[in-house]
Amino acid sequence: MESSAVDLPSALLILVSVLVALYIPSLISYVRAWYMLRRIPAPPLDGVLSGHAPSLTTLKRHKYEQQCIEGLGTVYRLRVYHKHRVVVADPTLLQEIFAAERAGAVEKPDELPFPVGHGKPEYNVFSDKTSSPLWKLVRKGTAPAFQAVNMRQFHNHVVAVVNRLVEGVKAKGSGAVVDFADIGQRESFDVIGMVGFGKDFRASRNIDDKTSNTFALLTGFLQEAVLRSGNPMRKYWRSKAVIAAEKNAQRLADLLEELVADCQKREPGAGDDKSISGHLLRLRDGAGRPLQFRRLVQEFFIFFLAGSETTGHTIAWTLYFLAKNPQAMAKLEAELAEAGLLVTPTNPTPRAFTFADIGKLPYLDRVIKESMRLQPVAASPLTRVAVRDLRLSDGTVIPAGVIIETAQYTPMRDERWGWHRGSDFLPERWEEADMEYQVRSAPAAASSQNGKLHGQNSDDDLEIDAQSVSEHKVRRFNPFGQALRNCLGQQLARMNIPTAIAMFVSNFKLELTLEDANKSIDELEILKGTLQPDNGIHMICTPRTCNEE
Ligand code: HEM
Repeated sequence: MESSAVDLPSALLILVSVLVALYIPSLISYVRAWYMLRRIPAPPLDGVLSGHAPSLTTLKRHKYEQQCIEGLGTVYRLRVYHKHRVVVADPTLLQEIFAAERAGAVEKPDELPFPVGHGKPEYNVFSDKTSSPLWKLVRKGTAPAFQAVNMRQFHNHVVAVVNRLVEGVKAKGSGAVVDFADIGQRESFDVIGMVGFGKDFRASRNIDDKTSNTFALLTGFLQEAVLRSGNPMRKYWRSKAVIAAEKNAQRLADLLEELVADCQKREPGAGDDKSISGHLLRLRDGAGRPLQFRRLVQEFFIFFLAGSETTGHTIAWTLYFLAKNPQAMAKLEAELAEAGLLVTPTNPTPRAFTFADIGKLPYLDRVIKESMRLQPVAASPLTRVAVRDLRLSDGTVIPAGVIIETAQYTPMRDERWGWHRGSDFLPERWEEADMEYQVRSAPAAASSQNGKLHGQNSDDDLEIDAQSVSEHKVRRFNPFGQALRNCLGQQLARMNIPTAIAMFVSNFKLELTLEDANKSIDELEILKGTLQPDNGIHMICTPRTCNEE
């Protein structure tokens, strides 16, 4: 009798055929993308299999980006294992990509490099697709939390947090060495605690207390996330660092779940709750359903993370630049004194900093802009994916499915985009109108007909109207991102940062310790998701008392 069992070689053949059939579409798109991208320059491969993953799995990725741009130009390609990426740094081309995002031709990538939380990964307003109804719902529904009227209301709280920190630093005594990276984190942590969730995290109450340092959990999370975005295979490594990061992410998830449950226990989403969580809890979709718990945890997480890390490090970098540049510090002191805000012998108890002061201190504004240009905390490229083939005005075609890395760091400092002495801290450059823009005298494309680009087009290509984007001013200063997915919380940052800087400078003379003053900024910084001080920014703090000359 004939056996019905399939023999081993046939079983293997079937298995291989199934696998090939399953992977054929990916294989075809890989080969197609490789063919279409072959003329775009690429840095030397680190490994045949890994491609450029090792170079991207570092905490100095912005420097690799800078080197690649210097050596290869403003568009180059990378390969991470079997996936192609195109890095774009030219502001005109970046603007085109973000215009394409509006047209639905560019999206957020599918993958979440390092999801936080228990169970199945879930998106949030930062990671979700622009085409997702939930992204629209959350973006629209939380935007009112950042309106000026709300910011004005929360400003007193910011002042109270900074006052507590000022008192904490003063209590250490004149000439104490204080780490302003830590102070910045405490400040932004307590601000997002209240503005975000109506909760006092108490980080500004005792500046020596390290136990309530929940922000260390966020930093730990970010470090792993940035390494995984460079090398997604890290999730399969069982190294000590990876295991520790995963444990850290679990603790963060526990804390977030508690926070959501806490906020839900309060009268959920009552109309007078102006916090971000109040807005999130009030959200209802078209069918009247609230956000599910899992999604809420992710939304709390992103507002918690985006709302603290970024602002805290910007405060630290700005104070660093001021301490490093005595002339700029003196000009700011004069401006604050003129406004009646600086502690001086003739004004030992100056008036409190108010919400209205924010728009009335032009030099302070220039200092902050210059600090955000040089040390943009969001220095990692913003990643997108081409939904369909995308043709840029310089002739570059980015095939569908390819990851686009839109550079953030280099475009805000490189001289090729008109930044005179781009690596120097020069707040005065912002006196010039339209410094945010690069003025292009001619279209970037070699030639264009009726505003459309020449060249071959498949039906799926998205043509960019070169004249509409390149003959005008092009934004080259985008620390808060641009277009549809720009920073949702920037009004909070724009209110918080000047308040904190003005109040710290009004109360203290700040001098970098010799050790930190002697380090170059390259030695001080690290890109752990945000561009931050690696081992703190240490300053000798002398309270400005009425006895000073
Ligand atoms: C110095 C402070 C800050 C900087 C430099 C900054 C920077 C950015 C950048 C560059 C993006 C765009 C990301 C992309 O296009 O992929 C972004 C998005 C976002 N930011 Fe901020 N941010 C800051 C503060 C804040 C604050 C205080 C909050 C909230 C409390 C916040 C919440 C968000 C959210 C929710 C998004 C996602 C928006 C979306 O995709 O629709 N950020 N931020």
